[in-house]
Amino acid sequence: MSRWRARPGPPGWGDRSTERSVTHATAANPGRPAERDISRALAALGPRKLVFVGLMGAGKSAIGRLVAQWLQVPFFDSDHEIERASRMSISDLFAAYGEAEFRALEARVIRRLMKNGAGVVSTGGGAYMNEKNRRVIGDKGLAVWLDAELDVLWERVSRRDNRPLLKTEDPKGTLQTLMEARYPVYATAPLRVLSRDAPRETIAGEVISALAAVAAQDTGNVS
Ligand SMILES: Nc1ncnc2c1ncn2[C@@H]1O[C@H](COP(=O)(O)OP(=O)(O)OP(=O)(O)O)[C@@H](O)[C@H]1O
Ligand SMILES: O=C(O)C1=C[C@@H](O)[C@@H](O)[C@H](O)C1
Ligand SMILES: [Mg+2]
Repeated sequence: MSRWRARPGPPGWGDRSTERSVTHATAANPGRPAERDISRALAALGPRKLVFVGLMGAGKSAIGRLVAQWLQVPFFDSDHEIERASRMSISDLFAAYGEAEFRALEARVIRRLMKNGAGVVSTGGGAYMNEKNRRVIGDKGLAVWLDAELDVLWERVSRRDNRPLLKTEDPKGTLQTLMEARYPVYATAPLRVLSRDAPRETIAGEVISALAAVAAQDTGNVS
């Protein structure tokens, strides 16, 4: 049994026991899950960070941002934080200092982002491969793996050339090699959601459901 307990949601979110499971989607918030599910997801998260892990193109940044917006918690993207701190693009960082320096900076940024309570952190595709990163994420967060098939990833990443690891003669083959090396490690994340050719709101909704299910298991209060 986890030490995390379901707690009431923030003021104004209503009583979980009486709230109806209706969707609260609006024109400004299409696909937003029911308040009851949002409230349960927040209770499961507690003061932790929900940390998106997975390969390039899985949707960590896009889905993470939407989930944070729905949960009304701060959102951070480790790649963006690295670019902000270094005032360089990731491609330029790789070119100027090499991957090892990038990974050192990434580890520092992740350690910092894991502090200070509830939120959502979308990591870069290689971050979860570092054992120290996995440890800090496990201590202060809850990792969700956005699993995706090669063709889905390829269709998305081939639109842009901003991923230095894919600047090879056979980028799709490189992506496949990365999948084979990384998926067993991503699979150690406690939560997994299949990212596929479906609306972002569908995938984000499944992340909220996966989180809400953690709350239900922890409390034994499944309804
Ligand atoms: N469900 C979806 N449907 C359609 N497009 C999507 C979906 N999810 C993500 N995308 C798009 O795919 C592209 C890659 O997504 P995103 O940048 O979020 O991936 P990522 O996992 O953060 O990759 P990286 O590890 O390189 O940061 C973006 O253009 C994003 O808008
Ligand atoms: O998969 C990876 O190792 C990477 C993914 C991107 O998010 C960036 O963090 C960088 O391009 C490296
Ligand atoms: Mg990203």
